[in-house]
Amino acid sequence: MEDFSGYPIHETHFPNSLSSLSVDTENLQKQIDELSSFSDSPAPSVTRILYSEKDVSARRYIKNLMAVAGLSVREDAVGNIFGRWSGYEPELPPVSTGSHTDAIPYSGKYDGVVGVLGAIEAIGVLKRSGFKPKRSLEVIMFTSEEPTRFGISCLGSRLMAGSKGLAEQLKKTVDSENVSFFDAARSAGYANVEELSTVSLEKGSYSAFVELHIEQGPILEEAATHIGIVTAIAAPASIKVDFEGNGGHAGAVLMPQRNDAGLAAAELALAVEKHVLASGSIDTVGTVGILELHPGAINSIPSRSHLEIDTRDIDEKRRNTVIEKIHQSALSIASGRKVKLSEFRIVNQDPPAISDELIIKAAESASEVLKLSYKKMISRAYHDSLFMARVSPMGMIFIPCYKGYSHKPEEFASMDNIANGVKVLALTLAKLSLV
Ligand SMILES: NC(=O)N[C@@H](O)C(=O)O
Ligand SMILES: [Mn+2]
Ligand SMILES: [Mn+2]
Repeated sequence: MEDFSGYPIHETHFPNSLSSLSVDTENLQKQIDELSSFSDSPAPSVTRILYSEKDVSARRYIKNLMAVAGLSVREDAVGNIFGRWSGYEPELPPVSTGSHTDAIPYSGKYDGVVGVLGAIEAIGVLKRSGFKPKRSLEVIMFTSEEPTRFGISCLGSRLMAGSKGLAEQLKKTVDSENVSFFDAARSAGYANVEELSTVSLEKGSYSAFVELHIEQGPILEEAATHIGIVTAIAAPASIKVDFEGNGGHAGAVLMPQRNDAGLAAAELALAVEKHVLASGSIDTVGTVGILELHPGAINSIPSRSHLEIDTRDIDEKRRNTVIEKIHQSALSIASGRKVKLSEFRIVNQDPPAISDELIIKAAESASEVLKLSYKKMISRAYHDSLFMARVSPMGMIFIPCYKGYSHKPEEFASMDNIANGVKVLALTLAKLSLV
């Protein structure tokens, strides 16, 4: 391995030993299955919510795997977990890789998990091949990529990227059971959680960040392509909306006298779809994933309604136009139905992220050396990479998943595809560690 240091990054020359990298597929599959057992919903579904008992067990499991892999393990104040393999020039900014292990309700066992367990295995692959990194290699398990518990996505990586507003926001953030973020973190063992400022990274702390992830779409599988090299990550936004009406008896209140907060919510949900479809681009998407009615009784007119809207696009300006149109609709629906728009809050409105050319090239040449087909593509799902891109050159490697399923129990990635992803990640990390 040493003899290839100094090869220019875009050259696809690798000593033969590296083109025959061995992934311990049996052990990796066992780890994926064991980790999926830390779930608050029955198999094959996985539910693992931030700072829940199952999340704490999964965290312990990951820290143990990192230690067994010979990495030096540490955690920050909110529980981002780091496992480092020191390079022979440890003073240089390391190369990092990683993803998340939290899982939305009733989802699958591969989203994020492949990027954490696969990263630890990629380092195992390089160690077994005799490779010695110049820059240290660091595996990161990010806290709460999924927005499930506190409505904030990529909580750990946002804080690492220095999101000031978020630190303030977290001081008054509670979950649906009114448990505060700080209490939840403390209950999971993070006693110093209030030291949020210690979580943020200096720009340049890492020379590169690479995330391995299942595609969560059907493109690679349909194109029978082994590897996806992500060139950009779409810009996500989420909005919380509340309507208040009069409510009343479902039988006794005649239709003309009603101020139905439920119908206002339903009308807005359809307006989201209308505005997204009218954007003129297939790249614009909009989802109403949460719609709640109060009091939630069949024979009572909804007096309050709550919606949460997720809208995304690779074109930030076009997405923001859709958000504005949704806001206008909420206002006109409220006045049309004589209900109160008591909240229209944009929780996050993030810019898209562009992958680093050097990392794209490294992943391309790694795929070529491994004789794996690859294609460049956009990520429509967001990832911790979206925020790591703010403090480090960023890249992502996708692998195919069954029918593109994700965020549901049928989510599946074959071990062959996972092993290919691990090898491409290993070679990419090796190259970047020698730059
Ligand atoms: N990768 C992934 O699933 N991220 C999600 O949180 C999302 O909604 O995109
Ligand atoms: Mn997800
Ligand atoms: Mn994910």
